[in-house]
Amino acid sequence: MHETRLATHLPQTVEPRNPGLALDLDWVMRATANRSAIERRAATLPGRRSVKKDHQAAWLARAVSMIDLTTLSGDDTEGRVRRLCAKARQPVRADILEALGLEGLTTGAVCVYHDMVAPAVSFLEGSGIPVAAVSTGFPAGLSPFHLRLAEIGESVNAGAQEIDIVISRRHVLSGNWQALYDEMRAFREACGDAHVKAILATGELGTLQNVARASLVAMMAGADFIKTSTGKESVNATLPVSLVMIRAIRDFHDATGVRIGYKPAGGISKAKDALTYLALIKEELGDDWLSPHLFRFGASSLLGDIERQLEHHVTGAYSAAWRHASA
Ligand SMILES: O=C[C@H](O)COP(=O)(O)O
Repeated sequence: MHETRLATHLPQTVEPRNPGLALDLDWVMRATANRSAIERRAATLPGRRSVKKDHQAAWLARAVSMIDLTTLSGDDTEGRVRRLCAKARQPVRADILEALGLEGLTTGAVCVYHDMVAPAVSFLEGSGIPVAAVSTGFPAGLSPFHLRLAEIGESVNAGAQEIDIVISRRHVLSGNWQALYDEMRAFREACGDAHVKAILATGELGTLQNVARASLVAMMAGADFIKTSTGKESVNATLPVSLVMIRAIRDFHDATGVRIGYKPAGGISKAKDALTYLALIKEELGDDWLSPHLFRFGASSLLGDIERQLEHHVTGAYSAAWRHASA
């Protein structure tokens, strides 16, 4: 077993927007995915990489900086969003951060539904933390198309700097890549200067080959990030799906020189799972992607477990999970 080292330098450049390119159907149809090979490789990932204890805190802190701290509930209130934003500003107890020399650490973004965008923007004022809005009839993406476009515009006007759109799964399931491309292109345009993350809802796409093809089409149409899931499907982020999407990102970069971000989302709640994802990114895409500009976790409860692990690192003891509630 060998150790996976984390580069200490955190790249600070903001990633340029993905301008997209014309739909290349030959390239899309060439994309395949060998399920058994992918599942074999994914099965070797957890636990294979050892992050040395001394380096673990640095990796976990990096993970915190890449969390889109999320609340997406029907009973969200301004009070809950205020607490979430306070947590995004100071994700880990001050004494723990001080002991680790990590003062100033924040999460990557706060992610909410449209109605909570304006409150989140005001609670985060001066922090530099962007607000991400889920959009386009999230999570099913089945509202009228003109309303999905209008929803993007409303969230951008309310101050969202990042828009997480959901694609129409039926375009993938029926192999209508042109329709998927046109939809994504229109969403991208409606976002204006806001960065756009394309949620593929991979748990509803049927095959890994569909995941590979949908990833490529979304990137060709100008997605700045591709994201696995809404968190509301019955299967959300998984390692096999991540491998397929990450390799599509690598292929896209090899062919175009454009770096697309990756956001696994849904069901990632343990620090050790976060470390597995980071090791996977480092191996498949390299250190450049270990930055909030190119990698995010979509997660509502991951931060609490990471904070517990960091506290253990500093004090040698675990406190109760309830002391680290994320929101
Ligand atoms: O995009 C983020 C997800 O909705 C969060 O999912 P989670 O609550 O399972 O962490």
